[in-house]
Amino acid sequence: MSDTLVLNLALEEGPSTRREHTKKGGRWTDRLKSKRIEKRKVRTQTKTNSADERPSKRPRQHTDRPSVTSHSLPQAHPKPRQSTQIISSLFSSNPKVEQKSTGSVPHAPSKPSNAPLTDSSSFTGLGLNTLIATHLTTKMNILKPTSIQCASLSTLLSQGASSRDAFIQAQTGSGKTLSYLLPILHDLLPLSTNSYIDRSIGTLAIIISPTRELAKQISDVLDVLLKLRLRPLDAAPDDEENNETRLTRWLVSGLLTGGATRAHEKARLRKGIPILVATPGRLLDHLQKTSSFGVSKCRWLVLDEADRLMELGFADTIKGILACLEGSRKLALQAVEGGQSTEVRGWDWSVRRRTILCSATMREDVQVLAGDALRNPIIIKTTEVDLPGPATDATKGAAADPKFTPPSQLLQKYIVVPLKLRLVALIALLRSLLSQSGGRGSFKIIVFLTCTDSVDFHWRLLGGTTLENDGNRESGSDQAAPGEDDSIEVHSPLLPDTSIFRLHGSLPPATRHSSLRAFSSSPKAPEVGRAASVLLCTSVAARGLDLPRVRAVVQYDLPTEGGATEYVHRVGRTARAGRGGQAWTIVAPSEEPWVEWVQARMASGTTEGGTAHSLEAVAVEQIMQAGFGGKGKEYEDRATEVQMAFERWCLQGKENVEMARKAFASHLRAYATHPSDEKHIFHIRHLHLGHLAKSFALREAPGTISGHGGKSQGAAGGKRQARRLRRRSGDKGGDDEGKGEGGLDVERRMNMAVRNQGRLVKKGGAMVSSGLWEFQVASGDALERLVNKT
Ligand SMILES: Nc1ncnc2c1ncn2[C@@H]1O[C@H](COP(=O)(O)OP(=O)(O)OP(=O)(O)O)[C@@H](O)[C@H]1O
Repeated sequence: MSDTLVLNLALEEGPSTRREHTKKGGRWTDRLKSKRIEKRKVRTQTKTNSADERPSKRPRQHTDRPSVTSHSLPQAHPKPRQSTQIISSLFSSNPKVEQKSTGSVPHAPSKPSNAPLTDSSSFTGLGLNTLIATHLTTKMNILKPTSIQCASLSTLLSQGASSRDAFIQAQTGSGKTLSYLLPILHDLLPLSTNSYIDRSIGTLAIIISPTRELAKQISDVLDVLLKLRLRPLDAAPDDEENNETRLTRWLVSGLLTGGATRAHEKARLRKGIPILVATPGRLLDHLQKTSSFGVSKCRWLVLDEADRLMELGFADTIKGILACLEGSRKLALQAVEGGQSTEVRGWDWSVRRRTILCSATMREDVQVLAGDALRNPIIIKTTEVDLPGPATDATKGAAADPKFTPPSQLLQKYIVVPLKLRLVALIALLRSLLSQSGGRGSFKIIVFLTCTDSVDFHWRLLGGTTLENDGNRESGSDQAAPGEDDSIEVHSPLLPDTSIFRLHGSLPPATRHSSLRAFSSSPKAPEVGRAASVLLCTSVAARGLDLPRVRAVVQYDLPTEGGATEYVHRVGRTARAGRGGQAWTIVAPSEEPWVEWVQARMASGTTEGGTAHSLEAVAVEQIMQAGFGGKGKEYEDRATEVQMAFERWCLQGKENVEMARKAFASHLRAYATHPSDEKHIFHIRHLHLGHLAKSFALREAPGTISGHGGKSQGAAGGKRQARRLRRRSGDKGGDDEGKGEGGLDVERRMNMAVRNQGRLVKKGGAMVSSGLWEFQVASGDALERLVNKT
């Protein structure tokens, strides 16, 4: 791409010049003819000018300005600046942002709300099997229970006629996984003293998770637990008493997420998997089709992230699973009672299956699920609540309970950033956060974006951008060239010593797995000098993932679905198990009302005025200053230089600009799917599309963006597209919130499409379930096709 292009330099057509030549008087046809001739002349003149050198609309004098060199930004090559320099005007024509606070007064850190207890509670004191308790202490460094573990163990460790189903609700990072795994293990471990017990007993516990990543994580925790010593530490090998009750290693776990072939999974099920972690679709598939899958003796069923399961449309799948489990048990019992069974003798059929449902919220659909799945449930929260009566009544009672809130020790901050500055503000924020680590230990940051195209674009952009101003830079050997999909890590001179990963549902499962693993385990070795890592991702990483040492979560784009609950889940990837953490949100000036909106939804009923979960405002200038350094307003020049570097990358190749356009279009489409009750905050008509384009490193005004790299439509076409998007987002020509039937219908279809496209793939001309079903917004193309059913 030529360096002679000038950015943002829409030629000002000289109206005065034109007027000079306009013919006055005479017939209208003559006047029109003369007007056309004049127009043609102006066009020819313009072409000649741009072939030479296009004049700048607002030429900036760069020669006497400092380049982006200080504050550890790499040295830009000090080439003499030419008049053909790409120019980027970032700091003009932005809406004025009223500064609420300088953010200089930090919140006093609150006592952690999801930390292990510091009182006299202990796992053994709660009655947990001593082998398990010892393993927790000696091998997992888990010394004391958290409050939700305390509440759940005291209820779930008892097994018998009085045992009840349970609904577990607790903050993110409070240790819910162990709060259901420990009672399961405590119940199953002693079974191995029965002579008939081995893996052929079938599956005794099933844990259902909404995503593959979460299923894998639960399975990993289970594997660590199952490595426990089966004899007390002080037991002698020839100890008679212990030999009699020797436990065997029949208790193994298995993962069923569709990651392996069906035949392979069948073979494993035939061998027997006493504790199974599964995703719902694949589980039902095997329940219906794999005859050797024995579940008649299943004693535990856990529905983890139940609200997410509902959001993803698994209500019917779960119903199917419940029916299969019931059916299988009834058949086996009938056979035993009829004396035709080959089932093991001595099995206590009176022990009924216990079902546990974990959910952050008690929405209506979760209440319905609880009504179907739970019998006489007890609601387990930080402080135990026992609601007697039928399931539906009990669970309805919980709906009015305190809200789903982030851990109290989490620092929540937001920055109001004019659209044009979004990209550079993100870089400044990441740089300032990374500088907090001061080179000590590893520092991990998760950045949430709206859609997969945007994640891909920003990942490539960061990996490809250089501050060298020659436009011909070769990609570094460790950099992924656009189109090379197998690399999982890129590095940017803008974020020194930092590995940058990405995660979204459109990546192949193997890439997702290795990206997540690499992000979790990085830095591999301090000597490689990469002390920090950043994960760019969609909401696929919002729920349940327990990634170690995440110090900050940045929401570059706010969630388009799930509202305040999704926000709390996202920020909950940090500040886990009593540790500290920061949550940063970047909002556009038009989105500022979101802050009060989300605060109101997080305000606990027990907290006066609901101020316990307030977000602190930080000025964008402060972030720029912290990220780019320099004296006074020098950060403006540095930010401009960074922006220009991004724009240069975009102009380096056709693929780059196509990727930027695609990301921009997909971002807008995703933005249009905000639900109608958020439309007063998130509405496309509030966005200055030209400024937004700048944050995608695009030099074109949105008028020239044709969606996905198609033909340029010109301004009129662009306006048409923007109008289309506005219509889709429920804007019916300026009526308030697009509540008209048509608007809602389109919106519903868009939301459905967003949900479905994570679950459907085309096979043999028909859309079928892919097993890749977790929520994410995939490419704009796919979305468009689904919405329009083409
Ligand atoms: N008693 C404990 N003491 C110390 N650390 C613990 C304890 N229990 C759990 N943890 C750790 O806390 C972290 C969070 O646990 P877990 O993933 O179960 O939280 P969660 O409540 O399920 O969170 P989310 O709602 O985000 O899914 C894990 O790293 C886990 O090892």
